[in-house]
Amino acid sequence: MDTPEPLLKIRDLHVGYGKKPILRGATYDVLPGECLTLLGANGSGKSTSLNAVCGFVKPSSGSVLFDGIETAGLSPHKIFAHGIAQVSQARDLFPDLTVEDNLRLGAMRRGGKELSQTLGLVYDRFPRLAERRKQATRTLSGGEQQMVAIGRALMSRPRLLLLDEPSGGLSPQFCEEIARIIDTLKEDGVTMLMVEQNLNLAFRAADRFIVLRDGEVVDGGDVRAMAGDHDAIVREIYL
Ligand SMILES: Nc1ncnc2c1ncn2[C@@H]1O[C@H](COP(=O)(O)OP(=O)(O)OP(=O)(O)O)[C@@H](O)[C@H]1O
Repeated sequence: MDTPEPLLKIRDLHVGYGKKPILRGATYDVLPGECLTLLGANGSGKSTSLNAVCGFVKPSSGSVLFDGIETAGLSPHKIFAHGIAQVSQARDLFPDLTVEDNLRLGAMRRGGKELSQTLGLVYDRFPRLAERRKQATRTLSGGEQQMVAIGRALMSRPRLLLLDEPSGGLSPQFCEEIARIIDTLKEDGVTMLMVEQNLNLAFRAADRFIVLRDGEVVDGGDVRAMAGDHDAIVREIYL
């Protein structure tokens, strides 16, 4: 089977903070409809990679080609308008607003019928949020707040969803729920680039993985091809 044209092409990407280089020539693709997970030890540049894709940090050189458009160096709002949304580790929700108000804030300038339809789709995906739509977001559990953060990103109907540690601090049971959510998003045709330290979740939810070490891609492959044997990758990441 022919490999489809990548939705995202990262080429020789360099990013640093001050004089400190973090990404040093990272090159990889994200294929349409897949979930690609970035693996690597703490500080290897995983979150920096997501932040470079969504424009929170500016690459010093290299290319970020999204559906044929060069986005490296564009401002975050322009990149968002091209269809890239990030769910950050901090979630960045408004705690005193209701669930529904937080979701509506993700809808860009869309209004009226289109907004109601998208809200309906998000509630279909997250019935627990529909039940709690009028509740202040701060009163939700951590897992439910993570659903709001993902739901809010989906309100912009992104073509690429960036997920930074979706399991962050949540129970194993919720990790399974996140994995199911990622499955349904794939069915909906959402392409995902994810950072995830919980390897059970990463290998359960992702189609492919790459391993970053010191800002370079040192390995990668198809999750199914490993047939559950992840030991070599775990050694590669942590030793
Ligand atoms: N805004 C910043 N200013 C200066 N240094 C930063 C900044 N953000 C990240 N760094 C540094 O860049 C390096 C890579 O950070 P990054 O968050 O990309 O790593 P990571 O692989 O996601 O790590 P972790 O798994 O611990 O979240 C770290 O050494 C971090 O301290």
